[in-house]
Amino acid sequence: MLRVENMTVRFGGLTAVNDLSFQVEQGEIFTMMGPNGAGKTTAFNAVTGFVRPAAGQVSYKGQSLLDRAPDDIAALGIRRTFQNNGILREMTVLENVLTGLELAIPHAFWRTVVGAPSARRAEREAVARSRAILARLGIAELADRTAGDLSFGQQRLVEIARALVADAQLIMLDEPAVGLSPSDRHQLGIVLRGLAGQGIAIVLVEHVQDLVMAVSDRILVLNYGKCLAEGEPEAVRNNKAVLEAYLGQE
Ligand SMILES: Nc1ncnc2c1ncn2[C@@H]1O[C@H](COP(=O)(O)OP(=O)(O)OP(=O)(O)O)[C@@H](O)[C@H]1O
Repeated sequence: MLRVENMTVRFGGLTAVNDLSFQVEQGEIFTMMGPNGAGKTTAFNAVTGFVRPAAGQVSYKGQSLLDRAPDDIAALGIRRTFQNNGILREMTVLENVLTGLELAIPHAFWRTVVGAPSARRAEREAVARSRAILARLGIAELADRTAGDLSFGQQRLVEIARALVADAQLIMLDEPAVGLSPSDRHQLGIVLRGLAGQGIAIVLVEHVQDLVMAVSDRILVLNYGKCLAEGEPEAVRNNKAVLEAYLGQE
């Protein structure tokens, strides 16, 4: 589904991602982990069009993602979240989810925003679709709450709902466990496994090991921009190079 081949990203003289290759399949949870500065967020940004690789190929369902703007990539069905919580805090949960449709149905969305009568049906459909997504994530009752008042765990689910409402097939989550309590992390893990079970591919950038070990199908460990190890959680956890470079430090 997502294929990254020999990708290198440079910032001036610094090689942040160095000859990295990986693939993510439908229904799979693929996690990138590694020490601070290893290049995880940069790899993520390169896939989603926020930085341009100096070399390599990135493709999704056979189409190259290189030279595409972030909005174009999102419109193909790849949605992402950002490290520092992309929730619109003053808006309700439902309004937050509706913003996820902006790219999917731009004309209807904007007619809805300006309130033209012809947009009423589109608006009703968008609201129904958003409420259905909230129900699918088990947070239907939060629809009319102000997003900024929710717990971090609930906010993370709202971000995921915003990705799902636009029919994302690949969701990329940058450090979703930051600030979450153990029970919120557990809940997030259940939600992510549920989505994978419905065929959605998930790419995680995550440090928090209990979540990573519990949900990932495969883990790639980055170190200085290079792949140090890749495999199933148990194999990666016991990999000597990984233990020395990263996991053993904790
Ligand atoms: N826009 C940028 N300009 C210059 N250097 C950058 C830029 N973004 C990242 N870097 C550098 O690239 C390297 C990789 O950073 P990146 O943020 O991808 O690492 P990371 O593994 O995501 O780390 P963290 O876990 O701290 O988020 C670091 O040395 C970082 O300082």
